[in-house]
Amino acid sequence: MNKLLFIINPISGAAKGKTIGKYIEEQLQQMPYTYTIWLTEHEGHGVTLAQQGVAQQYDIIVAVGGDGTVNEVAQGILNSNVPLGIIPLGSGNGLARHLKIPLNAKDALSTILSARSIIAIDTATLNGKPFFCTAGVGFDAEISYQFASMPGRGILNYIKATLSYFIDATPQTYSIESTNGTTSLNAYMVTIANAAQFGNDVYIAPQADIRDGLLDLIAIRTFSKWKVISIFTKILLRRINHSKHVCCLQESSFTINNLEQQGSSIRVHRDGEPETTTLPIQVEILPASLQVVTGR
Ligand SMILES: Nc1ncnc2c1ncn2[C@@H]1O[C@H](COP(=O)(O)OP(=O)(O)OP(=O)(O)O)[C@@H](O)[C@H]1O
Repeated sequence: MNKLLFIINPISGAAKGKTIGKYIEEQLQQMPYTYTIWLTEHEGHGVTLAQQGVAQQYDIIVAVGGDGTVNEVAQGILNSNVPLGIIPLGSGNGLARHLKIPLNAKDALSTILSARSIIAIDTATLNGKPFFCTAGVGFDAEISYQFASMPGRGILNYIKATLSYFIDATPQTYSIESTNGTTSLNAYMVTIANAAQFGNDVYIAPQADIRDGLLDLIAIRTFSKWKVISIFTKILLRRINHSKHVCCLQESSFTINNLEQQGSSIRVHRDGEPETTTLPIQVEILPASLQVVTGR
């Protein structure tokens, strides 16, 4: 495990990505590792850089950035058997938090260098495109759109985007199909979780296990808006799965339709990054398809 590739997103973590390369170099100079640092130059670049890293037979490929960067680098190494390392720099860091990877760069780097715990985790796809932490339609997808259109990044912008969109949020009717039958419901959002949280310890699927070969679907049904504080408190206390306003399902795949927008395109997010896709939304688990260096 001595040939390391670091793929850094220089704009991640409110531009912490601009200085982290120098720090990694300082730490590794005196150590017996061969390392390379590549910077992403645009959206999607992390995927191609990681694929090049696999072809060049690096022992560990490290994503240095937020969940968007982790998503791209993980896509590039999916099914390759090259382990993914994570140095979390984002504002949410959902996958790193789920895998107990230290949130500070020094300890995250030590975890990677020791490579004591490398595990195979499940990954998932939404209409064929990979995600690793969460994906969703409805409220969480709209927040990812609002956030992406704001100048700058960071947790404060997430809070602003959430508060400003909450006023206008309306529930939609969805049908959710799985091998267990079809459920129809009126919901503010339908989230599909591979890991338990969105990031920032916001636990949308506290029961989700990233190694169980199953996806957890959480639909937040219609509720009076004055109950929002109680719903949000349950999310923070990791008890949202016990709310009567929530429908929780566990399956290896789901087909989700928005019955108010059938046949058209719809906004979704994958790991917090917004995109449009076509209905129906097909989500599937890919069991044990990514090796990751964890902090456990
Ligand atoms: N050089 C670059 N210039 C502009 N965008 C980039 C560049 N490199 C990568 N990106 C894009 O930046 C986006 C955000 O990255 P990422 O999620 O890692 O950081 P973050 O926004 O700080 O973290 P979080 O999502 O936790 O807030 C990703 O969609 C990625 O494709």
